[in-house]
Amino acid sequence: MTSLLIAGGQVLRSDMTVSQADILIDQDSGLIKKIGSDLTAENTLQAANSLVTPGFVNGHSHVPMVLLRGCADDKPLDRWLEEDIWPAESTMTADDVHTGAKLGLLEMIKSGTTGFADMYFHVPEIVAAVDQAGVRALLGHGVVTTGKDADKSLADVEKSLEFAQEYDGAADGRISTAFMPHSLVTVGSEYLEEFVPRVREAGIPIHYHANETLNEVTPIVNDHGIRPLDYAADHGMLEPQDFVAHGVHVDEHEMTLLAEAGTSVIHCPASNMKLASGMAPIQRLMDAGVTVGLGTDGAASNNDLSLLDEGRDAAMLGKIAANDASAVPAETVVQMMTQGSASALGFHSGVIEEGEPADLAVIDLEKPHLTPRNDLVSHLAYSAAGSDVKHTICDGQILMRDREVLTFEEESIVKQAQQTASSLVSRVSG
Ligand SMILES: N[C@@H](CCSC[C@H]1O[C@@H](n2cnc3c(=O)[nH]cnc32)[C@H](O)[C@@H]1O)C(=O)O
Ligand SMILES: [Zn+2]
Repeated sequence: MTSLLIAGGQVLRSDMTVSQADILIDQDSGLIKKIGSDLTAENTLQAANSLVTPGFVNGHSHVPMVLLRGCADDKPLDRWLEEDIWPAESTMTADDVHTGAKLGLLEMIKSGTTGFADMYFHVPEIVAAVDQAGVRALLGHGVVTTGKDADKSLADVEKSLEFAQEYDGAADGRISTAFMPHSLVTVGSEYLEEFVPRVREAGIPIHYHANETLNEVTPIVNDHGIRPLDYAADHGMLEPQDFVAHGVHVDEHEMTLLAEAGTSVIHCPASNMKLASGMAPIQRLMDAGVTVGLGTDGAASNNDLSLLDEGRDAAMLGKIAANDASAVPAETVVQMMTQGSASALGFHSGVIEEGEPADLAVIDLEKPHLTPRNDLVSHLAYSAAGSDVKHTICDGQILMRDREVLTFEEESIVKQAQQTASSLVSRVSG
């Protein structure tokens, strides 16, 4: 057995207690073998004066959109997509997506993220980048049929199902897949009626944007006389393995529907605030028994991919939304960014326990803004930043050591991404 020791850190366990321990990892299986004291291994990572947490899981993103960071700010969702984002994406090549994915993965590894879900296009390019990066991912091809003719629409939906079937289990099992209709209003119901039964037969999960803005709730209520999540349930899209992004404008009935169906919600507070989409009732969703995870959404509506930033946003927005300072407390935030997202995505990560996957982030506590060390769960939710992450480990492998990413050439990726993004922006504006 090749073994790795994470030595002398303060370890955050699944019950949210923190105590000093060594973690012994079997690198062949990628699993945590033992948590204890005075353990030894072939390889060691020092974690003294550090907090060892489960690696963060970004439950909803469009990672290659890092190329569009800062290009389309200060607009609401529909105008942002139609005037800026979709025109830019229509000129994006497979190579552009590959470069964007590498930049986004670099940013995620550097902020302690070890797993994520992504909806985009040219997805085999994202598969290749994930394979090299060493993280875990649930990937899918995003389908849009509005504004497309029948042939193009059908091809887009087929592509999403085919991708999910072909790539499940890729990158030595680190990649899983889902069927990903973009939203309940951007994919025609005839396509859902035809494809969802095929997706179900193949045992594939479904992921989509739901109830993000009032502009996508109202048309469904007007056209079909039912709430969006009733419409989703009628189309067979509300199963325990399914997860929806946002869930901002959900009523009491839809919260019960989600809880009874076992469908998870990925909360994206920064995107919801930046696009002024609204405040998701996160505390009420959790009180109703819904599993809630945390996601950044794309970097053009955030504008970064750090889950530590997102956790702080979730706590702040959750309190304002509930008009209650005790809503969405620190422990809940940390659970959302680890176990919550992991469980929504069907990952077996998100906790530090023997026999569980060794997906970890080690956070350097020797910082003025993390002093004094009164409550490390509070620090994770409210004070720590992505740049405090010292080491990142996924599947038992070291992805970043002392802030140096080992699976990617940081300098060349940043340079290439800058060139790719400049050319993309000049193609769109020129
Ligand atoms: N195949 C589709 C692309 C869908 S990928 C998923 C899409 O979601 C878009 N997106 C990013 N953030 C959000 C959001 O918050 N709400 C809705 N869509 C988003 C993103 O720009 C991307 O176009 C097509 O032909 O256009
Ligand atoms: Zn999104």
